[in-house]
Amino acid sequence: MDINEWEEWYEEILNTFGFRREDDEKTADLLDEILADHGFLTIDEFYDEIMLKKGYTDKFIVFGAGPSLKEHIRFLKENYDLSKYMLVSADGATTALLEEDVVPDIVATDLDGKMSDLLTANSLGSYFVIHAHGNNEELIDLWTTSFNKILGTTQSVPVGNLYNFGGFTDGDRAMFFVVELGAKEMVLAGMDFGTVVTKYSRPNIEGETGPADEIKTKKLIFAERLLNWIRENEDVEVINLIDS
Ligand SMILES: Nc1ncnc2c1ncn2[C@@H]1O[C@H](COP(=O)(O)OP(=O)(O)OP(=O)(O)O)[C@@H](O)[C@H]1O
Ligand SMILES: Nc1nc2c(c(=O)[nH]1)N=C(CO)CN2
Ligand SMILES: [Mg+2]
Repeated sequence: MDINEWEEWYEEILNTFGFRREDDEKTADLLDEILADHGFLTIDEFYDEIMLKKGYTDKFIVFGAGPSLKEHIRFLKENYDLSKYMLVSADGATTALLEEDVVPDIVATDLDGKMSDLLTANSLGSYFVIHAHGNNEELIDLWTTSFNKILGTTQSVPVGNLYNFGGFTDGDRAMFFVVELGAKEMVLAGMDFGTVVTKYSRPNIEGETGPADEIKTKKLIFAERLLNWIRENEDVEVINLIDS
C-alpha cells in the first residue's frame, strides 16, 4: 500500500481509537535514534539476508495469535514442507511456534508479546520487524537493544531509517511486510479475527482463550479489513487456513 493510501487508513485509526499522531511520532523518533546507534537493517539488506538464510522463496506463512493457532501449526507441520516457506510470526504467536519447536524466520512485534520468547526466537535466528507506536515508548526504550537483526517500522510518516509498508496490528503488518518481500503465496495460520483472544495474545487471561475486550475487537476488525484490502489489491494468493 502506498503511503498516501495508508494515510487515509491511519486517519481513520487515529479517530477510532483516539490515538495521537504526535505520540506515534515521538516513539518513532526514539526507535530511529536507538537503531541509529545500535544498528539496523534496510529493507534491501533484510531481504538479501533472509532469502540467503532460508533459500529464495515467494511462499510465506503468517501466524497470528487467534484460537486456531496451535491446531494450524500442527496441521502445517504434517501437511506442508515448511522448509519451502518463509515463516513469519506476529508477536504473541511466536510463543506457540516455539512450543511446537518451530523457529520463525521473521517476527513482527511491537514488543508486547512474551519477552522471553521473543528474545529466544531472536537468539535462535529470527529476524525482527520492530514497530514503534504511541503506546509502546517504554518497551521500545527498554528492550530494543536486547535484539539484533532489526528492521524498524512506524505507522506514521517514515522518519530516518524506519519504514511504513502499511498495516496496523502485528498480524496485518506482518502481511504487508511479506507482500513487500515479494510474496506470491501467503498462507495464514491462527488468523481467526473475531471476538476471542488466546493466552498467546493475552498472557494474563485464565485458561486458553477469553473474550476480546472492546478495543481488541476493534483492532481485529481493522486487521481483517486490511487483509481484505490485500486480497483485493495485491498480486498474492491468500490462503487463510480458517476458511478450509
Ligand atoms: N482472535 C485473535 N486474537 C488475537 N490475535 C489475532 C486474532 N486473530 C488474528 N490475530 C492476529 O494475531 C496478531 C498477534 O496477536 P497479538 O495479540 O500478539 O498482537 P498485537 O497486535 O500486539 O495486539 P495488541 O495491540 O492487542 O496487544 C494480532 O496482531 C492479529 O493481527
Ligand atoms: N498508538 C497506538 N498504536 C498502536 C497500538 C496502540 O495501542 N496504540 N496498538 C497496535 C497493535 O495492535 C498498533 N498500533
Ligand atoms: Mg504486539
